[in-house]
Amino acid sequence: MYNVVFVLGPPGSGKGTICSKIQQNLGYVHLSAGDLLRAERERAGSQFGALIENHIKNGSIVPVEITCSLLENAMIASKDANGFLIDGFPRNEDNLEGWKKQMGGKVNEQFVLFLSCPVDVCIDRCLHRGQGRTDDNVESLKKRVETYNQQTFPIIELFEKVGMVREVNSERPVTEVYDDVVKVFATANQK
Ligand SMILES: Nc1ncnc2c1ncn2[C@@H]1O[C@H](COP(=O)(O)OP(=O)(O)OP(=O)(O)O)[C@@H](O)[C@H]1O
Ligand SMILES: Nc1ccn([C@H]2C[C@H](O)[C@@H](COP(=O)(O)O)O2)c(=O)n1
Ligand SMILES: [Mg+2]
Repeated sequence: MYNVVFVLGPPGSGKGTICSKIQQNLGYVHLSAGDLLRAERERAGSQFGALIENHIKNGSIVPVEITCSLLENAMIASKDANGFLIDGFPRNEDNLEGWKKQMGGKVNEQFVLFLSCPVDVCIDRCLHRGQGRTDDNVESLKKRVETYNQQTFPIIELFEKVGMVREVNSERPVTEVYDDVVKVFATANQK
């Protein structure tokens, strides 16, 4: 049984940044769905490269069969980990249904870490990120934010209805955000 924490929030809210610090200090393995998809896009011989790039540039969501298989393979590769941070997933209903179908009975979903941050702050962060991403531009960001508002936030609301969401305001310095995230994990792992 894999222990799983979903990490969700708008593009640029700091999911990757915070997950990296959690991985360093709290023994969870960070799996970024976006990073896994970008790696698959670049993989020699991948049949999904062009499809993934099209979705990334358009800020739309790749079919869950691709993303969920990448996630499960990564979890199998780190099967002795204490837990996994599933960063940027589930991002829509297709993701959620596909996860339930593929991972049902295999995972213990501890909670959803929701990093909340105003969209204008998030967009500015992405435009200054400097990682050479093909989707860190105004056109792609507009589409990514629309996807987040219309498809991903409703998923966060579904989790909220069953008491699984732990919201942390990420419009603060990283150290302050992380201090609160540590408290969330401490409380969750006391149970
Ligand atoms: N609390 C913060 N204060 C200021 N800058 C931050 C903060 N958290 C992250 N950043 C910076 O904002 C940018 C986006 O952060 P990060 O890549 O972690 O976001 P993300 O939620 O993973 O975005 P995406 O969904 O696009 O992958 C990075 O340049 C990062 O260094
Ligand atoms: N569950 C997911 C996660 C990501 N993607 C695609 C579409 C996103 O805009 C892009 C980048 O993700 P990020 O690194 O910003 O978390 O990757 C997806 O299709 N499905
Ligand atoms: Mg990220």
